[in-house]
Amino acid sequence: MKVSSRSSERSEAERLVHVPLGERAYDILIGPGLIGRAGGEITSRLKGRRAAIVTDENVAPLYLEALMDSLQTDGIEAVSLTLPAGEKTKSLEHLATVTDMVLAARIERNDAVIALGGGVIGDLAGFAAGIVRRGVRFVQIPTSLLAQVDSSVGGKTGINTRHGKNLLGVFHQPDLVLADTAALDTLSEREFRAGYAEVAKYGLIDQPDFFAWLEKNWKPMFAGGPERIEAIAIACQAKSDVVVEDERENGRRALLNLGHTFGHALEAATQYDSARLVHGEGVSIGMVLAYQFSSRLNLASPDDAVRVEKHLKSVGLPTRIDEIPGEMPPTEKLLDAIAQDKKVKGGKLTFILTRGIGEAFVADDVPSSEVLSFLEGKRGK
Ligand SMILES: O=C(O)C(=O)C[C@@H](O)[C@H](O)[C@H](O)COP(=O)(O)O
Repeated sequence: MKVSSRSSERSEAERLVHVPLGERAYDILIGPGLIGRAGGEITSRLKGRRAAIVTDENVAPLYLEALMDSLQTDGIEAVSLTLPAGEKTKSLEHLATVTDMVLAARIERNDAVIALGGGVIGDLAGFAAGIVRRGVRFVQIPTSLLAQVDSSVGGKTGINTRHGKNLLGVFHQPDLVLADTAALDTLSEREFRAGYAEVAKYGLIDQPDFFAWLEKNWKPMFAGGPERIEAIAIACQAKSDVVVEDERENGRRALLNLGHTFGHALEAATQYDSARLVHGEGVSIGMVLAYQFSSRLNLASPDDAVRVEKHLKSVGLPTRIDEIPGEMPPTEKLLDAIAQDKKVKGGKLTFILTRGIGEAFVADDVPSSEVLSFLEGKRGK
């Protein structure tokens, strides 16, 4: 399967996906070795010559020096901040630390905040970039699969609060995304798999051929064959297409939330303890629940739910709530978390449901009593 013609090849291995958002348009470069070339890619697009890098304790020892060297070679003066790894870092406290560091470094509007890390670092640093001086330039250098195919693209930034996931944030598009696929070689299997849930999501939303391709090609993709860059480029193009149509999630963009309504509630229920559940795992369980719920509502065939679960299971992802280690709160509490979802309108629940593989749609006004009894059934009560 070839990525759409809008993604032109820069070299044999590298791909470019352009996100045509008018004055907020940007490029996503996908390929090995981009961290070492970051300085040149940034100076050819951004005017500022100062940068504040935000990274985490897992990523810094692996890639920070190479990034700093590249920036220095191209005349960018950079400082860096290394934060603890994990979802708990997406907090108000860490946001204050990042904004303080960015201001102390005198980052101006034309300078850049650079996120070097996974989705947590990208969401947090992007939020800081969106609010410091009412918006400074932002470069995403995603090092996890999840961040390369999803969170680094589209401009959603944010942090979690005790009320739920991503409840504080702004839309702030990056000016450039450098997805260095060589960085994926140092990811743990668990993190790679978790990112894969977001790859499969695009097939389930509206690209049934892509889902079928993944069912056939996931093994070479996991092993680092050319299928890996292919899949990342397809995912980025799919996301770009949706974001360009509906940047601020007034309609179609909500489809990108397939699996997230349940998934975010499960993450909140584990208090964002990544030893128990990471985001992509919550999305995997959430997507299976979305298909099962659609089938219960007679919208989709039960065979589709079985097919989705079979595939996610075969790559090693969790697909059921009872696979989450430790005690989970009562179902009513999960429903409370769902009621805090950003897609709630006038207190009514919105879910991404489906009529089949690649046939997701936005369902407004889903009765909470239906969700409650469905979830209770899933938990064997
Ligand atoms: O970009 C989007 O739009 C998405 O919904 C992508 C999601 O996969 C991503 O996890 C996003 O951050 C969730 O957004 P939220 O609005 O539900 O917090």
